[in-house]
Amino acid sequence: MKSRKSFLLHATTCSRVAAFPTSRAARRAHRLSNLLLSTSTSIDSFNPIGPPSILSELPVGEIFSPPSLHNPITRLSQSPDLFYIKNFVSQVNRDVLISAACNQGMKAAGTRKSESNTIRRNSYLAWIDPYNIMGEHDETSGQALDVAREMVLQSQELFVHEAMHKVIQEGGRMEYFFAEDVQIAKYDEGGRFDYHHDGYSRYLTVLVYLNGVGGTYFPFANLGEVSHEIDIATEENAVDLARKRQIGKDGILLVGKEGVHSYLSSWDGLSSNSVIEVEAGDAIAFYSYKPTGEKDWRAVHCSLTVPEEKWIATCWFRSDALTGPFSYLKKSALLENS
Ligand SMILES: O=C(O)CCC(=O)C(=O)O
Ligand SMILES: [Fe+2]
Repeated sequence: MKSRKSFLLHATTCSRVAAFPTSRAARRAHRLSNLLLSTSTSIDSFNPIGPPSILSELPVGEIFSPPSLHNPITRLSQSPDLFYIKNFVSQVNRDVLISAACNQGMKAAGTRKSESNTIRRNSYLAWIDPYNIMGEHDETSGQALDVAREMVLQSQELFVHEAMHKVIQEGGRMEYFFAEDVQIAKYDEGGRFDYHHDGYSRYLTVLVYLNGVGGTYFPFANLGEVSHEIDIATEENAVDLARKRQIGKDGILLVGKEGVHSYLSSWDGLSSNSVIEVEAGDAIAFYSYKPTGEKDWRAVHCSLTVPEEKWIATCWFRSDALTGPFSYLKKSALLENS
Protein backbone atom coordinates (compact mmCIF):
# COMPACT_ATOMS: atom_id res chain seq x y z
CA MET A 1 0.00 0.00 0.00
CA LYS A 2 1.12 3.54 -0.76
CA SER A 3 1.18 5.24 2.56
CA ARG A 4 1.67 8.70 3.94
CA LYS A 5 4.96 7.40 5.17
CA SER A 6 6.18 6.80 1.64
CA PHE A 7 5.06 10.30 0.65
CA LEU A 8 7.19 11.75 3.44
CA LEU A 9 10.13 9.66 2.43
CA HIS A 10 10.01 10.90 -1.18
CA ALA A 11 9.40 14.50 -0.22
CA THR A 12 12.45 14.54 2.04
CA THR A 13 14.66 12.71 -0.42
CA CYS A 14 13.71 15.11 -3.21
CA SER A 15 14.33 18.27 -1.28
CA ARG A 16 17.70 16.93 -0.21
CA VAL A 17 18.95 16.10 -3.70
CA ALA A 18 17.39 18.89 -5.76
CA ALA A 19 19.44 22.01 -6.42
CA PHE A 20 16.61 24.40 -5.61
CA PRO A 21 17.14 27.58 -3.55
CA THR A 22 16.84 26.45 0.06
CA SER A 23 14.36 29.06 1.21
CA ARG A 24 12.01 28.15 -1.62
CA ALA A 25 12.55 24.45 -1.01
CA ALA A 26 11.87 24.97 2.69
CA ARG A 27 8.63 26.82 1.93
CA ARG A 28 7.65 24.05 -0.42
CA ALA A 29 8.44 21.36 2.15
CA HIS A 30 6.29 23.21 4.63
CA ARG A 31 3.42 23.45 2.17
CA LEU A 32 3.84 19.78 1.31
CA SER A 33 3.58 18.73 4.92
CA ASN A 34 0.41 20.81 5.27
CA LEU A 35 -0.89 19.15 2.17
CA LEU A 36 -0.13 15.81 3.68
CA LEU A 37 -2.47 16.58 6.51
CA SER A 38 -5.18 18.07 4.32
CA THR A 39 -5.65 15.63 1.45
CA SER A 40 -6.20 11.97 0.98
CA THR A 41 -4.44 11.92 -2.43
CA SER A 42 -0.89 10.79 -1.90
CA ILE A 43 1.95 11.84 -4.13
CA ASP A 44 2.44 8.20 -5.11
CA SER A 45 -1.09 7.70 -6.33
CA PHE A 46 -1.17 11.06 -8.12
CA ASN A 47 0.17 10.54 -11.62
CA PRO A 48 -0.44 13.40 -14.06
CA ILE A 49 1.58 11.62 -16.76
CA GLY A 50 -0.69 8.60 -16.43
CA PRO A 51 -4.31 8.12 -17.47
CA PRO A 52 -7.02 10.56 -16.33
CA SER A 53 -8.77 9.51 -13.09
CA ILE A 54 -11.75 7.92 -14.78
CA LEU A 55 -9.50 5.60 -16.80
CA SER A 56 -6.94 4.97 -14.10
CA GLU A 57 -9.68 3.38 -12.01
CA LEU A 58 -10.89 1.13 -14.82
CA PRO A 59 -9.97 -2.52 -14.15
CA VAL A 60 -8.17 -4.55 -16.80
CA GLY A 61 -10.66 -6.03 -19.26
CA GLU A 62 -13.38 -3.50 -18.41
CA ILE A 63 -14.93 -1.05 -20.85
CA PHE A 64 -15.63 2.65 -20.41
CA SER A 65 -17.90 4.49 -22.85
CA PRO A 66 -17.18 8.22 -22.79
CA PRO A 67 -20.38 10.26 -23.13
CA SER A 68 -18.89 12.46 -25.87
CA LEU A 69 -17.92 9.58 -28.10
CA HIS A 70 -19.46 6.43 -29.53
CA ASN A 71 -16.20 4.61 -29.09
CA PRO A 72 -15.83 2.33 -26.10
CA ILE A 73 -12.42 2.22 -24.45
CA THR A 74 -11.15 -1.07 -23.02
CA ARG A 75 -8.31 -1.28 -20.57
CA LEU A 76 -5.88 -3.91 -21.87
CA SER A 77 -3.16 -3.57 -19.26
CA GLN A 78 -2.22 -1.82 -16.09
CA SER A 79 1.49 -1.25 -15.61
CA PRO A 80 2.15 -0.50 -18.36
CA ASP A 81 -1.10 1.36 -18.92
CA LEU A 82 -2.55 0.34 -22.25
CA PHE A 83 -6.04 1.04 -23.65
CA TYR A 84 -7.88 0.03 -26.80
CA ILE A 85 -10.34 2.35 -28.56
CA LYS A 86 -12.85 0.92 -30.99
CA ASN A 87 -13.40 2.72 -34.30
CA PHE A 88 -11.52 5.90 -33.43
CA VAL A 89 -11.01 7.20 -36.99
CA SER A 90 -13.63 6.73 -39.74
CA GLN A 91 -12.87 5.16 -43.11
CA VAL A 92 -13.25 8.49 -44.95
CA ASN A 93 -10.80 10.14 -42.57
CA ARG A 94 -8.34 7.27 -42.78
CA ASP A 95 -8.33 7.58 -46.57
CA VAL A 96 -7.69 11.31 -46.26
CA LEU A 97 -4.64 10.71 -44.05
CA ILE A 98 -3.21 8.05 -46.36
CA SER A 99 -3.71 10.19 -49.51
CA ALA A 100 -2.14 13.23 -47.88
CA ALA A 101 0.90 11.18 -46.80
CA CYS A 102 1.28 9.77 -50.34
CA ASN A 103 0.98 13.25 -51.90
CA GLN A 104 3.53 14.64 -49.51
CA GLY A 105 6.04 11.93 -50.49
CA MET A 106 6.98 9.63 -47.65
CA LYS A 107 10.59 9.40 -46.46
CA ALA A 108 12.38 6.25 -45.35
CA ALA A 109 12.16 6.11 -41.56
CA GLY A 110 15.27 6.87 -39.51
CA THR A 111 15.45 7.32 -35.77
CA ARG A 112 17.07 10.18 -33.93
CA LYS A 113 19.88 7.87 -32.98
CA SER A 114 20.75 6.72 -36.48
CA GLU A 115 19.96 7.62 -40.07
CA SER A 116 21.03 4.24 -41.38
CA ASN A 117 18.36 2.40 -39.61
CA THR A 118 18.75 -1.01 -38.17
CA ILE A 119 15.81 -1.00 -35.78
CA ARG A 120 13.31 -0.04 -38.47
CA ARG A 121 13.04 -1.85 -41.74
CA ASN A 122 10.97 -1.09 -44.89
CA SER A 123 9.10 1.77 -43.30
CA TYR A 124 8.29 5.27 -44.51
CA LEU A 125 7.04 8.37 -42.75
CA ALA A 126 5.13 11.60 -43.35
CA TRP A 127 4.13 14.22 -40.75
CA ILE A 128 0.97 16.32 -40.64
CA ASP A 129 0.96 19.50 -38.60
CA PRO A 130 -2.60 19.86 -37.29
CA TYR A 131 -2.16 23.61 -36.90
CA ASN A 132 -0.58 24.14 -40.34
CA ILE A 133 2.01 26.57 -39.09
CA MET A 134 3.75 26.60 -42.48
CA GLY A 135 0.52 27.89 -43.97
CA GLU A 136 0.32 26.27 -47.42
CA HIS A 137 -1.65 23.28 -48.47
CA ASP A 138 -3.63 21.76 -51.33
CA GLU A 139 -7.13 20.38 -50.96
CA THR A 140 -6.23 16.86 -49.78
CA SER A 141 -3.72 18.07 -47.24
CA GLY A 142 -6.22 20.72 -46.08
CA GLN A 143 -8.64 17.91 -45.21
CA ALA A 144 -5.83 15.95 -43.58
CA LEU A 145 -5.11 18.88 -41.27
CA ASP A 146 -8.68 18.79 -40.05
CA VAL A 147 -8.53 15.04 -39.49
CA ALA A 148 -5.17 15.27 -37.68
CA ARG A 149 -6.43 18.11 -35.48
CA GLU A 150 -9.54 16.14 -34.60
CA MET A 151 -7.38 13.15 -33.74
CA VAL A 152 -5.14 15.21 -31.45
CA LEU A 153 -8.05 16.95 -29.72
CA GLN A 154 -9.97 13.72 -29.15
CA SER A 155 -6.85 11.99 -27.89
CA GLN A 156 -6.05 14.71 -25.42
CA GLU A 157 -9.60 14.89 -24.19
CA LEU A 158 -9.70 11.17 -23.56
CA PHE A 159 -6.16 10.38 -22.44
CA VAL A 160 -4.39 13.44 -21.02
CA HIS A 161 -4.75 13.66 -17.23
CA GLU A 162 -6.96 16.52 -16.03
CA ALA A 163 -4.11 18.01 -13.94
CA MET A 164 -2.09 18.63 -17.13
CA HIS A 165 -4.37 21.56 -18.01
CA LYS A 166 -4.58 24.25 -15.38
CA VAL A 167 -6.67 27.35 -15.25
CA ILE A 168 -4.10 29.94 -14.15
CA GLN A 169 -6.25 33.03 -13.97
CA GLU A 170 -9.77 33.65 -15.00
CA GLY A 171 -9.93 32.47 -18.59
CA GLY A 172 -6.19 31.73 -18.76
CA ARG A 173 -4.87 28.24 -19.33
CA MET A 174 -1.56 26.58 -18.82
CA GLU A 175 -0.77 23.22 -20.35
CA TYR A 176 1.97 20.97 -19.07
CA PHE A 177 2.01 18.84 -22.19
CA PHE A 178 2.18 19.34 -25.92
CA ALA A 179 1.21 17.27 -28.92
CA GLU A 180 3.61 16.52 -31.74
CA ASP A 181 2.56 16.63 -35.37
CA VAL A 182 0.68 13.49 -36.38
CA GLN A 183 2.95 10.88 -37.92
CA ILE A 184 1.72 8.68 -40.75
CA ALA A 185 3.82 5.53 -41.13
CA LYS A 186 3.71 2.91 -43.83
CA TYR A 187 5.48 -0.44 -43.63
CA ASP A 188 5.99 -2.47 -46.79
CA GLU A 189 5.74 -6.24 -46.63
CA GLY A 190 8.62 -7.40 -44.40
CA GLY A 191 8.68 -4.06 -42.54
CA ARG A 192 9.22 -3.95 -38.82
CA PHE A 193 10.18 -1.68 -35.93
CA ASP A 194 12.29 -3.45 -33.31
CA TYR A 195 11.80 -3.18 -29.52
CA HIS A 196 12.04 0.39 -28.28
CA HIS A 197 10.74 2.91 -25.77
CA ASP A 198 9.07 5.90 -27.46
CA GLY A 199 11.45 8.14 -25.51
CA TYR A 200 12.22 11.88 -25.72
CA SER A 201 9.63 12.92 -23.13
CA ARG A 202 6.93 11.15 -25.09
CA TYR A 203 4.83 10.01 -22.18
CA LEU A 204 1.62 9.18 -24.05
CA THR A 205 1.19 7.56 -27.47
CA VAL A 206 -2.07 7.24 -29.40
CA LEU A 207 -1.71 4.97 -32.42
CA VAL A 208 -4.43 4.33 -35.01
CA TYR A 209 -4.51 1.33 -37.34
CA LEU A 210 -5.31 2.86 -40.72
CA ASN A 211 -5.64 -0.23 -42.93
CA GLY A 212 -6.41 -2.96 -40.40
CA VAL A 213 -2.92 -4.52 -40.22
CA GLY A 214 -1.66 -4.80 -36.63
CA GLY A 215 1.51 -6.45 -35.35
CA THR A 216 2.19 -4.17 -32.38
CA TYR A 217 3.55 -6.24 -29.48
CA PHE A 218 3.93 -5.21 -25.81
CA PRO A 219 6.03 -7.93 -24.19
CA PHE A 220 5.52 -6.69 -20.62
CA ALA A 221 1.82 -5.81 -20.74
CA ASN A 222 -0.11 -7.02 -17.71
CA LEU A 223 2.88 -7.70 -15.51
CA GLY A 224 0.83 -6.10 -12.73
CA GLU A 225 2.26 -4.85 -9.46
CA VAL A 226 4.66 -7.75 -8.99
CA SER A 227 8.20 -6.51 -9.33
CA HIS A 228 10.12 -7.88 -12.26
CA GLU A 229 13.66 -7.65 -13.68
CA ILE A 230 12.40 -5.05 -16.16
CA ASP A 231 11.84 -2.59 -13.30
CA ILE A 232 15.57 -2.27 -12.70
CA ALA A 233 16.63 -2.59 -16.33
CA THR A 234 18.77 -0.26 -18.40
CA GLU A 235 17.79 0.52 -21.99
CA GLU A 236 19.99 -2.27 -23.41
CA ASN A 237 18.87 -5.03 -21.13
CA ALA A 238 15.22 -3.92 -21.42
CA VAL A 239 15.46 -4.92 -25.08
CA ASP A 240 17.19 -8.19 -24.18
CA LEU A 241 14.47 -8.98 -21.63
CA ALA A 242 11.82 -8.12 -24.24
CA ARG A 243 13.31 -10.64 -26.67
CA LYS A 244 12.94 -13.39 -24.06
CA ARG A 245 9.18 -12.89 -23.78
CA GLN A 246 6.97 -15.25 -25.70
CA ILE A 247 4.65 -13.71 -28.27
CA GLY A 248 1.10 -15.03 -27.91
CA LYS A 249 1.74 -16.11 -24.33
CA ASP A 250 3.35 -13.16 -22.53
CA GLY A 251 2.24 -9.55 -22.86
CA ILE A 252 -0.19 -8.37 -25.52
CA LEU A 253 -0.10 -8.68 -29.29
CA LEU A 254 -2.48 -6.57 -31.39
CA VAL A 255 -3.41 -8.46 -34.54
CA GLY A 256 -5.37 -7.26 -37.54
CA LYS A 257 -6.60 -8.79 -40.78
CA GLU A 258 -3.19 -10.45 -41.40
CA GLY A 259 -4.07 -13.01 -38.68
CA VAL A 260 -2.20 -14.30 -35.67
CA HIS A 261 -0.49 -17.06 -37.70
CA SER A 262 1.58 -14.28 -39.33
CA TYR A 263 3.53 -13.89 -36.09
CA LEU A 264 3.45 -17.29 -34.41
CA SER A 265 5.10 -20.44 -35.62
CA SER A 266 3.23 -22.60 -33.16
CA TRP A 267 -0.09 -22.34 -31.35
CA ASP A 268 1.30 -24.04 -28.26
CA GLY A 269 0.73 -22.04 -25.15
CA LEU A 270 -1.33 -19.39 -26.95
CA SER A 271 -3.24 -17.40 -24.38
CA SER A 272 -6.46 -15.69 -25.44
CA ASN A 273 -5.74 -12.70 -23.14
CA SER A 274 -2.50 -12.10 -24.94
CA VAL A 275 -3.93 -11.56 -28.40
CA ILE A 276 -6.28 -8.67 -29.20
CA GLU A 277 -7.92 -8.38 -32.60
CA VAL A 278 -8.02 -4.95 -34.17
CA GLU A 279 -9.76 -3.56 -37.22
CA ALA A 280 -9.05 -0.56 -39.42
CA GLY A 281 -9.91 2.61 -37.50
CA ASP A 282 -9.25 1.12 -34.06
CA ALA A 283 -6.58 2.71 -31.89
CA ILE A 284 -4.45 2.04 -28.83
CA ALA A 285 -3.22 4.50 -26.22
CA PHE A 286 -0.31 3.80 -23.87
CA TYR A 287 1.80 5.60 -21.27
CA SER A 288 5.58 5.26 -21.20
CA TYR A 289 6.81 7.02 -18.04
CA LYS A 290 6.67 6.21 -14.33
CA PRO A 291 5.00 8.71 -12.00
CA THR A 292 8.52 9.73 -10.87
CA GLY A 293 9.27 11.05 -14.38
CA GLU A 294 11.60 8.17 -15.29
CA LYS A 295 11.18 5.98 -18.34
CA ASP A 296 9.04 2.93 -17.71
CA TRP A 297 10.73 0.05 -19.51
CA ARG A 298 7.53 -1.97 -19.19
CA ALA A 299 6.21 0.21 -22.00
CA VAL A 300 8.80 -1.15 -24.46
CA HIS A 301 7.07 -2.43 -27.60
CA CYS A 302 7.68 -3.20 -31.26
CA SER A 303 6.05 -3.77 -34.59
CA LEU A 304 6.69 -7.37 -35.53
CA THR A 305 7.60 -8.09 -39.16
CA VAL A 306 4.42 -7.54 -41.12
CA PRO A 307 3.37 -9.88 -43.93
CA GLU A 308 1.67 -7.13 -45.95
CA GLU A 309 1.50 -3.36 -46.27
CA LYS A 310 0.63 -1.67 -43.00
CA TRP A 311 -0.45 1.92 -42.31
CA ILE A 312 -0.70 3.65 -38.94
CA ALA A 313 -1.16 7.22 -37.69
CA THR A 314 0.46 8.19 -34.40
CA CYS A 315 0.18 11.12 -32.08
CA TRP A 316 2.71 11.60 -29.27
CA PHE A 317 2.12 13.76 -26.24
CA ARG A 318 5.19 15.11 -24.50
CA SER A 319 5.87 16.78 -21.21
CA ASP A 320 9.38 18.08 -20.75
CA ALA A 321 8.47 19.41 -17.29
CA LEU A 322 7.11 16.17 -15.90
CA THR A 323 9.65 13.83 -17.45
CA GLY A 324 12.71 15.97 -16.69
CA PRO A 325 15.13 15.97 -13.74
CA PHE A 326 12.88 17.97 -11.39
CA SER A 327 9.73 16.17 -12.41
CA TYR A 328 9.04 14.90 -8.93
CA LEU A 329 9.02 18.36 -7.39
CA LYS A 330 6.92 19.69 -10.24
CA LYS A 331 4.49 16.86 -9.76
CA SER A 332 4.25 17.78 -6.07
CA ALA A 333 3.44 21.34 -7.03
CA LEU A 334 0.71 20.20 -9.40
CA LEU A 335 -0.82 18.07 -6.66
CA GLU A 336 -0.60 20.94 -4.26
CA ASN A 337 -2.43 23.26 -6.64
CA SER A 338 -5.03 20.78 -7.76
O1 LIG B 1 3.90 -0.03 -35.93
C1 LIG B 1 3.57 -0.27 -34.79
O2 LIG B 1 2.70 -1.11 -34.55
C2 LIG B 1 4.29 0.40 -33.66
C3 LIG B 1 4.92 1.69 -34.07
C4 LIG B 1 5.73 2.32 -32.99
O3 LIG B 1 5.98 1.73 -31.99
C5 LIG B 1 6.25 3.69 -33.13
O4 LIG B 1 6.05 4.30 -34.19
O5 LIG B 1 6.85 4.21 -32.17
FE1 LIG C 1 6.80 3.03 -30.53
